[in-house]
Order: sequence, then C-alpha cells, then structure tokens
Amino acid sequence: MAEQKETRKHYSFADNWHFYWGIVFKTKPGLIAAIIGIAISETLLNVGTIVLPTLVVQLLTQKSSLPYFATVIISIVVGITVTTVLHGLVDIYGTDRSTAPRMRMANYLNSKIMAIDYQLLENPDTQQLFDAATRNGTGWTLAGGQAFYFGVEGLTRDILTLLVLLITISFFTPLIFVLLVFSGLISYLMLQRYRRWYAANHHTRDELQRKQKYLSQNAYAIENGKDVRLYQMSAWYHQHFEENRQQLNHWQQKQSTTQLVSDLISDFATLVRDGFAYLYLAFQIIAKNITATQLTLFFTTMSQFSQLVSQFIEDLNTLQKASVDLQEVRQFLDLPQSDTTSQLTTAQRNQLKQQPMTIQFDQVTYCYPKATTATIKNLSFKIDAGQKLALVGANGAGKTTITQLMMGLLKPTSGRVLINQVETSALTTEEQFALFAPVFQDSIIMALTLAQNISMSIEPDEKRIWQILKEVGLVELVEKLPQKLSAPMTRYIDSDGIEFSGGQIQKLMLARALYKNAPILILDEPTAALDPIAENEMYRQYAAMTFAKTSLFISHRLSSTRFCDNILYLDHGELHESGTHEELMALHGEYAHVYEVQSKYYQTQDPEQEVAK
Ligand SMILES: Nc1ncnc2c1ncn2[C@@H]1O[C@H](COP(=O)(O)OP(=O)(O)OP(=O)(O)O)[C@@H](O)[C@H]1O
Repeated sequence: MAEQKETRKHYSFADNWHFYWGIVFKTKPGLIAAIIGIAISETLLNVGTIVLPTLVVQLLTQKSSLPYFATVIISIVVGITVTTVLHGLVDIYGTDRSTAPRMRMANYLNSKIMAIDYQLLENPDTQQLFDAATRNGTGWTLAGGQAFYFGVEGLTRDILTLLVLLITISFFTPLIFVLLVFSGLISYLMLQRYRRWYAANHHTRDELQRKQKYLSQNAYAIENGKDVRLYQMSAWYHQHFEENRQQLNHWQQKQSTTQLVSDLISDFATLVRDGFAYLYLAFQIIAKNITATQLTLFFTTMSQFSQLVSQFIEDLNTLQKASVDLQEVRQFLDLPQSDTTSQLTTAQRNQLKQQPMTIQFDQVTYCYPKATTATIKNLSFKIDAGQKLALVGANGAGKTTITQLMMGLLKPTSGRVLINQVETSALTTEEQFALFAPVFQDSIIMALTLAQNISMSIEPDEKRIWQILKEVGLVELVEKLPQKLSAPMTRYIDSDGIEFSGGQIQKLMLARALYKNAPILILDEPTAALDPIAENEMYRQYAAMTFAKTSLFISHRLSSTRFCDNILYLDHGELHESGTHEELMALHGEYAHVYEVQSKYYQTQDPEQEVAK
C-alpha cells in the first residue's frame, strides 16, 4: 500500500475529456446544446460589434437616405438585443446545469470512500488523495468537475469567432493571417510552458493547503477548544500557520513569476503582430488603397482579434487545469474497493451458520502502512465456541489491532484468521462484519435519533430498544427525555440535539452492539468511562449479554477480566502468557505481577500512597 502513489494511473487529456462527457450524458445532456447556443450567440454578438461601426461608416460615406440609414441601424440593434437576451438565457441555463456533473463526481467520491477497505482508508496516501480530489475536482465552482464545462464553452465560442475574424482579416493581406496564426502559436506554447510547470508543482501547493486546512479546522473545532486553551497551544498554531502561509506565498510567487515570463514572451509576439498590422495599414492609407469603411473594419476586427486571442488562451488554460484536477478525482475512483463477491462454498456457508462460533489466529503478522516494524508478530491463538476471551497487556501491545484483524477491518500481512474454521479471506467484508457486534473505545454518535443510533437503521424496533435500554441501564434517562426514543442526538444538525456524557455514550454503544445481536461480541474497554456502580452492574449483566456467544473482552483492569475462560497477555504484538486467571497467577509471570500491582492499588484506595512507595 505504501507503493500506492507510484502505481497511480496517469490520465491524458483525451481520457479526462471522455470521462467528463460520459458524466454529462448521464446527468445533463442539455449542456451540449447550451455550449452550441452560447458559441453561436456570442459569435453573432462579436461579429455584430464589428459590423455595426463598419456599416455606419459605409452608410455615412455613401450618403444613404435617413429612413434607409435608420432602418438598417435599428434592425442591427434589434438583432443584437434579441441575441443578447437569448445568449443571457442560455448562459444562465448552462452555468446552472453545469453544477450537476460536478455534484455527480462528488457523489462518486463519497460513495467510493465508503466502499474502500478500512485498511486503505487508514492509509495517509488515501486521505491525501481524497482531500486533493474533493478540493480540486469537486470542491467549488471552478473545480475541475465544473471548470471543464466553462473551458469547453469558452473555447467553442473563441474558435468560432476567431475563424470568422481570420477570414475577414485575410481579405486585407494573407501575410497578416500568417502573423496572427504565428503569434497565436507563440501564446499557446507559452501557455503550455506554464501548464507543465503547474502540473509538476501543484502537489506542493496541495500539501500546503491541506496543512493549512488542518490547522484552521483544528483551531476552531469544539473538541479541541479545551486543550488549545488550557495547554496554551495558540502560539504553536500561530507559528505553524505563519510558516505554512510563508511557504504558500513562496509557491504563489514562483507561480506568478513563471506565468509572468510566459505572458511577457506572448505579449512580445502580439506586439510584433500588431506593429506589422498597423505599419501595413499606414502604407495602405498613404497609398490611398483603403476606404474609410475598410479602415473601420480593419481596426474593429484587429482589436476584437487581440481580445479573443487572450480569451482563447485563458479558456485553454481553464480546460487544461480542469483536466489536471480531474486526474485526482479519477485516481481516487481507481482505488480498489472492498470485494463484494463471496468465495464461500456451500459447505463453508453451512459451517458459518453454526453457533457459538470459533475464532482462530494462525501465525498472523500485521504491519501498518509505512510502519517499519510489525505491530502483530506471528500470533497464534484460538477462541473456542462460546468462550469468553480476554486480551490484556500494556498500552500499544496490539489489542485493538487484533480485534480489527479479527473483524476484517484490517487484513493480515501474513498468516490466516479463521472463523468456524473458514478462512476469512473467503468472506466478503460485509459477510465478515455481519458476524461481529463491537463496542469500541471511540465509537461515534451520529446526528440521528436516539433509536436510530442504537439500531443503526431507519426503522428501529422500538420494543426491543426499550428492553436493551433496561439491560444497559439507560432506561430512566431516556424516559425523562421529552422526545424519548425520537430525541435527535448531537448538535451538528439539530441545535436542540441531546448530548450524552462519556459513560452514557459507552452504555449507548453497548446497546448498539446488543441490538445488532451478532454471534460474536467484542468489547474494547467498555467500562472505561463508567462509574464504579455502573461498572459493577455491567459485569453482573455481562454473563447474560454474552450468553451463547463467543466474546472478546479488552480491559486494562485485570480484575475485570477474571471471569473470562481464557486470558491472553500480550506485549509488543507477541503472546507472552495465556490461561485462566488462576493459571496465570500460579505462573507468577508478567500477568501475575501486573495483577498484584493493580490489586494493591485498588485495595489501598489511596493512589498517592501507592505512588509514594
Ligand atoms: N493506524 C495506525 N497506523 C500506524 N500504526 C498504528 C495505527 N494504529 C495503531 N498503531 C500502532 O500499533 C501499535 C498497537 O496499537 P493498538 O491500538 O493495537 O494497541 P492497544 O494494545 O489496543 O493499545 P491501548 O491499550 O493503548 O488501546 C501501537 O504501537 C500503535 O502505535
């Protein structure tokens, strides 16, 4: 997975073109008509601004009658007005609808991030790519997913108008035509020069912007508010923010310089072109080869042409940048997603129906992406059907990692995990997840109703929920809530949402796990935030909760795991001791030592005395 960056596919402009229009056809095919409508109406308007002054001069020099003069001019003005209104309407239609493909891409990205394996999600490279794809590809109006439309729309108009202008100018002298094409080519090459620089360097800016976003989001995040203030971290934030800002400024200066050099060269080519054009004009006037009407036509056409060349380059720039931005969207969409095709045979399927279940780790090793050493090392153990297993060990021993390997959130780097003797590699992640009801230390409360937070479904079974609330000791609290089970939770969406304390959240998470009623229960420090009475109550009920279920229990308080059928004592991802509480105590090893230290600590009930010893 560390090689993820190198293996990302490069998408050419043609690939991205195909991808974008594929989405347009699925979402708003009317955008194509909008582009054609805008191109035609704007070309007509551009031509109108050339024709109108030329015609006025011609009619005046021909000394046309006033009614004729008025009729022609009014007809043209009406024509321009009608075209302007039509153009405005098509433009509004196009700009409004052009959001749809971008939104569709944003949906693709969101669906994808939920469909990829947890292991891939955890990889920092994935997080960075998602960040870049959402910011540059779909995050705002000028992100690639929408800018692609603006670029194509602008270029279609530019090309159509430029063709009309080039034909008009070439009537004067084909040499000017050649010069115009030449200066256009120089401008294009200069744009390419800038684009190459941007493609090679925009990742640096993305990383700086990502850091800046992290810093600013952290500065105002409510959950950080206490620490930031109490630990006086504002100076740290300021310093990092300032350093990052300077680096961003430096990047932007480099970008401006690169763009400036390209612009200067391009402007010089334009100067040569215009100089020649006006010199040609001067000679023609001196030689009296040109009429007043032709002079006006030449002037207006040339000035329109200059403006349009700049516009053309700008639109080309928009389109190419949009393609670079779409690259990240596509690379993110390319990430492999969880396998949804089950490899299970009928026999294995039947095996998995047997309950209670057995779990076996067979020489499992796991190394986190980018980590230099393995977190779990060649670990083998078995949980028998209906057994309650405890995982104990110091912080960082690998307990949570083991539960994640068991549930299929992480895949072993080597070795096998077997459930009812079926290798988990044969199961889809969904099949594997369905077997477990976990209670994590850091589970999340969603901005849903209380009942939905327990059932994790849109239509909860309220009768069952009340029963479970009684089991976990939350029934009194919920009965007092005005909206009871329908109470909205968190204040992210509903400002009247209810907030639970740490201990209440833990009980709620237990209720969630019990509602799922999966064959294997995993409790990762489920009592850490409970008061002693609630903790005692929970242990009393624990036997009932885990009845006829295989269960895994993680706790730092060894006295709370005594009731388990088997205890694994881990250190640095390796199994050091295993057995029942009595067996481990008789061993007088690491477990017994930690247990004795802990029991002395709890018995004296005077931590200060213990620490002073
Ligand atoms: N996402 C991750 N990426 C890289 N390393 C990780 C990741 N998660 C955990 N680790 C590392 O793996 C080791 C084991 O972590 P784990 O959370 O499994 O330990 P634990 O025994 O559950 O600890 P605790 O008792 O503190 O909860 C730690 O050294 C930790 O630094």
